[in-house]
Amino acid sequence: MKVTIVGPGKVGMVLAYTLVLRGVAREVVLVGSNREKAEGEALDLTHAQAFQQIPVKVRAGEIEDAAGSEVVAICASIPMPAGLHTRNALAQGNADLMKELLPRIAKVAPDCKLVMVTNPVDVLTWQALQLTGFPRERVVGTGTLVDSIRFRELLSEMLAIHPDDLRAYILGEHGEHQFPAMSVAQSGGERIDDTPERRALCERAKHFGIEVFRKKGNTCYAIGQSAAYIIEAILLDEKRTVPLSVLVDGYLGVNDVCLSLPVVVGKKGVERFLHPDLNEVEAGQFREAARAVREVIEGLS
Ligand SMILES: NC(=O)c1ccc[n+]([C@@H]2O[C@H](COP(=O)([O-])OP(=O)(O)OC[C@H]3O[C@@H](n4cnc5c(N)ncnc54)[C@H](O)[C@@H]3O)[C@@H](O)[C@H]2O)c1
Repeated sequence: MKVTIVGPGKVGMVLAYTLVLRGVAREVVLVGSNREKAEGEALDLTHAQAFQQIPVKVRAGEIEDAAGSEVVAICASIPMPAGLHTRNALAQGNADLMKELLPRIAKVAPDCKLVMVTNPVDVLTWQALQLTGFPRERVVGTGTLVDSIRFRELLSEMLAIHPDDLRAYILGEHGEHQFPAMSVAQSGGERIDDTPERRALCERAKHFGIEVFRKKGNTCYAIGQSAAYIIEAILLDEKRTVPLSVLVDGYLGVNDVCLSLPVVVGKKGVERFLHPDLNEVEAGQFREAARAVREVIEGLS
């Protein structure tokens, strides 16, 4: 079970460390723009994995070393400007970077599942589909999984129920145009009603990414764990229901854009695309998210 992480920066290394701790992958390849740094990270993790029950081979490499990977995670990015207030500011720079990386990855690892993390993740997941020609089952973005986790964490405190038992999804864009699918939120078969207090939690969750970034200069733990969760579901064929950025194919009249919807994740990547029965307002929010992400895609040169 081989995983290649392209972009062993702050996010990529939390992902790599989580994979080692959880003993999911047996081989992890780190591909960065600075080979020496990637080698240092690989050595450090190699020493750390000696504490684990399950041995994991960690090494630095080039794109060509992604050959044979079951999953390739893309965390590579142009440097993030201080004071970043919208992920879309990274769109053109990271789209150019993807043009450099993704066709090569598709060539050496034509059967891999691609997990996109780099921002703006919905735009780049769409671009990854174009650049690789992979089927939509094999290209996902971390999307609103991290937003859903942030929301569930807050909701968990309010309801005194473990976050894992809350079936509450944030859908749409990983950005300003995300929304809580409250009409289908439930726990233990009981509806989680849409109240102003719960709405306020969604608003807080929506801005957490930027708040953390503003306070510490990056976000890495929750997103690194999110990517590891998806990869574990693929490698272990867990068939977990996860809100991920995927190519939308006609749902609510939306086409040719990547947005987060709940999907079932297993060995093949996306095993099933789910179509929640959203109310009118939420359906409108989903279409609005599609419009916003399409606008960024159309602005790319
Ligand atoms: N989807 C999400 O929810 C989410 C959350 C947090 C961060 N992110 C995004 O993840 C990305 C990475 O964030 P970070 O904090 O780890 O940044 P970082 O600057 O620490 O890491 C970027 C990495 O990209 C690598 N890189 C750059 N050009 C490369 C190339 N040509 N080939 C291989 N590697 C290359 C660098 O070597 C570095 O390791 C950013 O785009 C960030 O916005 C996404």
